Amino acid sequence: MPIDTLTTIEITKEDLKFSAAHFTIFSATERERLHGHNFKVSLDITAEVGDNGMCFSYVEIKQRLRALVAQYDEYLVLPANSPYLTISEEGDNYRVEFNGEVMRFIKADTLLLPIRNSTVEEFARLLLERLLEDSDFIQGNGVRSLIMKVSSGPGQSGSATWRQTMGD
Ligand SMILES: Nc1nc2c(c(=O)[nH]1)N=C([C@H](O)[C@H](O)COP(=O)(O)OP(=O)(O)OP(=O)(O)O)CN2
Repeated sequence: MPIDTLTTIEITKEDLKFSAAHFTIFSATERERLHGHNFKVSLDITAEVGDNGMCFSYVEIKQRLRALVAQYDEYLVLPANSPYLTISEEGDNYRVEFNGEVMRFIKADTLLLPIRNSTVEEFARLLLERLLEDSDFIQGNGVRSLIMKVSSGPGQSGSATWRQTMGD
């Protein structure tokens, strides 16, 4: 039986993380208190193995991931697409309304992200979408699938998956 010429490279480096303040929103009336996590990020890449016994060098993808993750480090993150938040600008602050309460956050400390909730699921999707913007890397390296995983603590994580389709 022929051996598959695909491999899965797993990137799980200790420094692939971002520290962020957030609150998860559970419903129109229920949210967590503001708190922080060291969100750990990892990536599984399935790709073709070349005649030289390797796929692409993972040195390059580690650099890309580190640069990507650094963009989210040490911010308060707000989900711009939450159906439960009303976010407006008030001078140097964001004014955030949830269930009748008003919070104000300094803009310079805050990232408004295109996510619906500041959950591990949404962070994983956002990071994967950002990585996929670099289509040259995907096309040029025989990449078949990517699984981006984000963890908010030991034993709890969410992932987002991309698979190459015939049209890609
Ligand atoms: N589906 C999801 N559920 C929850 C998420 C999430 O991202 N996706 N996030 C949270 C909280 O923000 C956060 O993880 C805190 O959760 P909690 O388990 O209460 O606290 P710890 O992380 O400290 O974990 P312990 O097991 O209690 O140590 C909630 N739900």
